[in-house]
Amino acid sequence: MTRKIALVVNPTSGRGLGARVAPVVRAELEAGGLTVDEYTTTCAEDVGRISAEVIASGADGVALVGGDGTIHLGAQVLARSGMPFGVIPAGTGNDFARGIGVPLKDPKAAAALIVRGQTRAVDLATAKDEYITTVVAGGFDSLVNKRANAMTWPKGNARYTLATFAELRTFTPISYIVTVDGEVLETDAMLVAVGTGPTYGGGLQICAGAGIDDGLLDVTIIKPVSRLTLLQMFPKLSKGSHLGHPAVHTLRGRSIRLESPGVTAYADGEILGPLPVDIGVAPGALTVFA
Ligand SMILES: Nc1ncnc2c1ncn2[C@@H]1O[C@H](COP(=O)(O)OP(=O)(O)OP(=O)(O)O)[C@@H](O)[C@H]1O
Repeated sequence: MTRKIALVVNPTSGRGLGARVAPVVRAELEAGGLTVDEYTTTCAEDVGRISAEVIASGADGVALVGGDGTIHLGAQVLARSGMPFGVIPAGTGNDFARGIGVPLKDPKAAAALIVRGQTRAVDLATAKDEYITTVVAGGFDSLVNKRANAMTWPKGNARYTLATFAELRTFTPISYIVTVDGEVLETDAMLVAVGTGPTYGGGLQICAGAGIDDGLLDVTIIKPVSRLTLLQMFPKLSKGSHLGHPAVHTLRGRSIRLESPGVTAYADGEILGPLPVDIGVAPGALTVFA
């Protein structure tokens, strides 16, 4: 029987990349023998609303064209639905796609994974009544995220680099209480990040080694370091080699509480809310084509 796939496109992702790749993806899905119902979102709310309609329609899967923000919106509805879901990366960060191994710059190859039809279940984090598909940032990194989101130039990952330099000028370490599975740690730090997947910010492996289906949350704490040291760590984040640095501490657990007055957490590149935040894990909550 022909498989029916809903193609849900955020045309604004990646400053119009979503709209540009959609026809390529549709053609690839149809060439692979799938029947395609295409939907174009006109606002953030559409992503969840359309995903819910697709689940109710009995489609065999969903392909979401967008960046991490779009995936985040879709995941709120697709989580625990059992509906297989494919990602066509079209954002600037694409960290969820990166984490599940979807080709980032080749929409045809990403669509081919949906045609192949092989699925796997991956973990999601939960916090403040939301599902999170990548990493919760709470510290220097959330300030960088906030600044990068407000920038209209440059395009792509260079925004994060510029925002990092700008925030470094004034940043001072933050006092945290980090509780991992009931064990309390009081520490000053530059940042505390908690992820089900390894990367944020377009490939920075802040939680390098995080298993996306191990049922655990990875916690990375960067203890107070000089601005120069933090800058030197930055390129290492792309490879994950910062983990060997003495100021970098990692922990794993199922339940993490982050406390620090005045800090706003970001998740999947968008604002999550002020700390404190309790982060849990929903093992295997999302079924993805990968
Ligand atoms: N037509 C639309 N459909 C869906 N979301 C839209 C639309 N227009 C604007 N948005 C906004 O786009 C955000 C999602 O964008 P997305 O994350 O997919 O792309 P990006 O920001 O370019 O990439 P990344 O998050 O990877 O940096 C949503 O949070 C929503 O607020």
